[in-house]
Amino acid sequence: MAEVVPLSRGDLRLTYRIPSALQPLLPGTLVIVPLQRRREKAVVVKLTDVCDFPQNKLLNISGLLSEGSVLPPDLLKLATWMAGYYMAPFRTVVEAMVPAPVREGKGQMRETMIEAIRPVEKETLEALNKAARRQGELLQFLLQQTKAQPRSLVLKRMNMSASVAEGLVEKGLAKCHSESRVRESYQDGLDAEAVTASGPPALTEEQEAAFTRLEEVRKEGGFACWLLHGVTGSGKTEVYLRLMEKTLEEGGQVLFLVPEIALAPQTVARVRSRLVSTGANVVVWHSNLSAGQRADAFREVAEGRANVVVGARSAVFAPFPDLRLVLVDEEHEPAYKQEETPRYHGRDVAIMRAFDRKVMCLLGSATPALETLYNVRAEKFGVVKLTKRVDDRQMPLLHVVDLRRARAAGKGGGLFSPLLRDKMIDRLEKGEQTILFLNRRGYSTTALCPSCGHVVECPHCSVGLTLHRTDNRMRCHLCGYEKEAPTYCPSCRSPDFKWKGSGTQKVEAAVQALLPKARVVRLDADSARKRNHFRSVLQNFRKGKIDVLVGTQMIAKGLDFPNVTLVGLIDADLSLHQEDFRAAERTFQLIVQVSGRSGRGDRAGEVVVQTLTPHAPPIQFARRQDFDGFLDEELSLREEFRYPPYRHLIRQVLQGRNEEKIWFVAEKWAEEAEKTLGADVEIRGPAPTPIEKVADEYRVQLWYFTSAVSSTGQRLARMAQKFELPDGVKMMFDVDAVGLR
Ligand SMILES: Nc1ncnc2c1ncn2[C@@H]1O[C@H](COP(=O)(O)OP(=O)(O)OP(=O)(O)O)[C@@H](O)[C@H]1O
Ligand SMILES: [Zn+2]
Repeated sequence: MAEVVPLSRGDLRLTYRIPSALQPLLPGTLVIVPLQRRREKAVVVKLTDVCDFPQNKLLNISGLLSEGSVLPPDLLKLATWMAGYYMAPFRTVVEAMVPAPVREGKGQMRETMIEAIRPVEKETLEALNKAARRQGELLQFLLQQTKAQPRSLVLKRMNMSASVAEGLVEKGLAKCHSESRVRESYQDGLDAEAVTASGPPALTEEQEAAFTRLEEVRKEGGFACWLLHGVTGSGKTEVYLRLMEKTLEEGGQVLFLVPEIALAPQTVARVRSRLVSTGANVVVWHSNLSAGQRADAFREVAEGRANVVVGARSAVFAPFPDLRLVLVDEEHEPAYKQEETPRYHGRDVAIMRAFDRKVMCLLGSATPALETLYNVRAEKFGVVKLTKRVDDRQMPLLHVVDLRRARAAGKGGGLFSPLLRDKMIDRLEKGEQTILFLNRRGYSTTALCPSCGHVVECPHCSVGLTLHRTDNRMRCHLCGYEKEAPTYCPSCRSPDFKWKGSGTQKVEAAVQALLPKARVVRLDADSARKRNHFRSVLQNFRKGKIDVLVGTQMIAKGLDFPNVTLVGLIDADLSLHQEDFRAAERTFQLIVQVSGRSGRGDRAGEVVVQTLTPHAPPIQFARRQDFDGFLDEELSLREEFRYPPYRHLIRQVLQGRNEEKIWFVAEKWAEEAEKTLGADVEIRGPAPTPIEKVADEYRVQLWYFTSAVSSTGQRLARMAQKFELPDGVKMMFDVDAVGLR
């Protein structure tokens, strides 16, 4: 008998008999089962001999969807764990793990190959040339080839129709067969020359020590989670590469996770070209893969032909038969958290996978997450540090500019403080490059009427609209609503109407005004909409065709440009004043990461951080590069309030169009939760989410703080199953929530 989970029914587990024609059936196989007079797709989760249902009444599995197992036992186990831990329907987890074409049992792309049947007598060829000239030409071509060629390609190149090939086959002079073809999943030569030409550098003393220690751990075998805590530009990638090479030498497979493939072209290119040159087969798993490419990549890995997978969080589900090393770069990045069901954390699932496969997991960052540092202090994770940049390069010098003073002094009241302005002028004169960072796109961000106090808000969301000067429209960054920008107040018609607050477009304009000769380029979600824009800008920046790069968090991390000697953080307060208990941590990480782009070449770098709150701890600790100081202070604050990492946070959001109804349901739920959950769970709320309304839906949240996250999650899930949710109300849970808007 087999226990199956129907894909459409989430949490239902049912037992069926396996007809002899379908034996042997492996767990992880996709099957079709009869269910309430319908045929449903399901996944076999377990083979079993016991069943509390009378065996003779059991129904048979009706057929196979996949030719064998598509979910190896370890992924099946992981899926079950994820569905429970992240309170997600099993179906959504299976969908996240297995690409649709594989799930739907679609075959691989196949191609017809053609070759000549040898030997061919000279006379035959001559006779053919006379009787059917085209067929003769084709045969001659095929005889020149050493192996079978794709038929369509050959015919196209020779400008022939399919009948010519058919004729040859009929005469018994050529034969065709079909072959599965792998779609190339990653083709771009981004700086490949620059990367390969240099070859592997000799490790610095610190890198060598870190590598030796980590390699010992890896060699020892068994699960171990380690943190590589290395300052920006300390050469963490080189340490990963050595560990990967060792693992590959032993014939094992490697998983290398990055937060976002598109934002890490340099790292991906470096890893890929280095490993490919040693003969490894590297699959790059990114969000732009077509369904077919994704399915091919899946099979390449499953069948052991690919030995390295580089990818964003969903690559954590690659079906490795022989995974022996897991690497998570920039492990602190919020992008590892999936913000839709199943709301899993890529880093944490990666650790689970390593644990299950009894192999090493290495997390790397210059600014590790507090959760990770907490685990290091609790000695659950090991740690190695890189405290210096390679080649004795200096860490950049960081200036904190008090914008209140700069403004009070009447100079540079605009976007740039006098200090930043002078340094920008200086860099342009010296031919060095500058990066300016502001995590807000658009031109201006708030429109306020000085006469009547009217603020222009999105009619569908509780946020202000942002002015985009490129097309003179105002837009909502949450729901996409847009409208032509008014020149007078829409409420009182006063012409004094003013836009305030700045976005990257304004910064770009201000640089252009200050440095008319400079070549300025802006990189943000608006400009990057054009395909390949991001990569080509980075290439031009590397080649020195751009003097000043202005951008959002897209340019905050990972970039390695030796000629950048100045980084300006236009407004450090943006991240500091978010309604999020991680605001200080994010600000600290941001300042350190952005600063880390400066001075990576032979010349020392500088950083100018502009803020209205220069004494805020994350700013001061970042200025002094005092990681431990920041950690001590932030951890003690978190401990005081029992926030993560001291307890887990489960966030629940109820949303819908009817505000009153949402609140009513939330209150009712809260009452029940008080009764159902034990005293060891602290409930907060119901309360409005920081952004109360998005796309016409009101949102109310409840927070649950718990030390026993799995059992609390289970109790909440059971409650949710019984709870009668009225029409028009949606409910979601987010375990270990990261995004809190
Ligand atoms: N041993 C070495 N000798 C010379 N150059 C090196 C060495 N190791 C790394 N590098 C170079 O130093 C630069 C920084 O390395 P890398 O990008 O790995 O740093 P990182 O620690 O990942 O920094 P970040 O956290 O800022 O991304 C790269 O250009 C890399 O090629
Ligand atoms: Zn909106």
